[in-house]
Amino acid sequence: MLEVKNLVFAYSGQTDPWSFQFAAAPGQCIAIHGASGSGKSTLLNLLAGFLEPRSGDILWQQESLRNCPPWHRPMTSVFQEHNLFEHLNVETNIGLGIHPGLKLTPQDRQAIREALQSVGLEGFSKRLPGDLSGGQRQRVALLRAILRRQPILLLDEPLTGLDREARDTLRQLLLEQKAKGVLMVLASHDEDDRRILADSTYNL
Ligand SMILES: Nc1ncnc2c1ncn2[C@@H]1O[C@H](COP(=O)(O)OP(=O)(O)OP(=O)(O)O)[C@@H](O)[C@H]1O
Repeated sequence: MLEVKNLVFAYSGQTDPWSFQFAAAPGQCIAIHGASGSGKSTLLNLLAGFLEPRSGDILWQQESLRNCPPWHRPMTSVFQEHNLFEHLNVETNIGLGIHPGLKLTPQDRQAIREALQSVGLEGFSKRLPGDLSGGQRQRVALLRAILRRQPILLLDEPLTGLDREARDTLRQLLLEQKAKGVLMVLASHDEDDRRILADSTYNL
């Protein structure tokens, strides 16, 4: 269970702090809903450990993550900026999600090939991110996150800007992750994404 308990945060100079509170179980998707500027990305950054709350706690399987650095948290983020390494090809970018030291086994390489194939990017493994479209980069970023195989996925508008076919493919991929027990926290303005993927909604 992921439990966000009275997590209070304000940017410097902000007079009215946020106080976040929700819970979700493995295999569930909770949608974070709110107007632009309501704090969706802020909440995801707090969960990931990129921002420090003033008070409150985040529990995973009843253990506090308050003092846990981002790289040790049981989660992977897919944020709007994609964060692909521009000098590394697609296969290596995804491989970094599996092994930061890139000691990939033949099985790992096979998993990457299959993952690329599943999202229509067969044959793209040696391309650099700069030679991909925005939607293709988004798919690569999502695959890298999924292949890290962490129990929680933090998704900030992961399907924005994709055409319908790519969106359907990636929704399917995310539904498969849920079926495998992955917990997803999804910030999305898209009503269809929330309806198809989410089990509950947290309104900001
Ligand atoms: N580093 C920062 N310092 C000060 N204020 C910030 C900072 N980052 C974000 N904010 C402000 O905090 C508020 C919430 O931003 P946030 O990005 O969390 O909103 P959001 O709900 O994700 O918006 P959107 O739907 O447009 O992505 C906004 O008013 C934003 O201007």
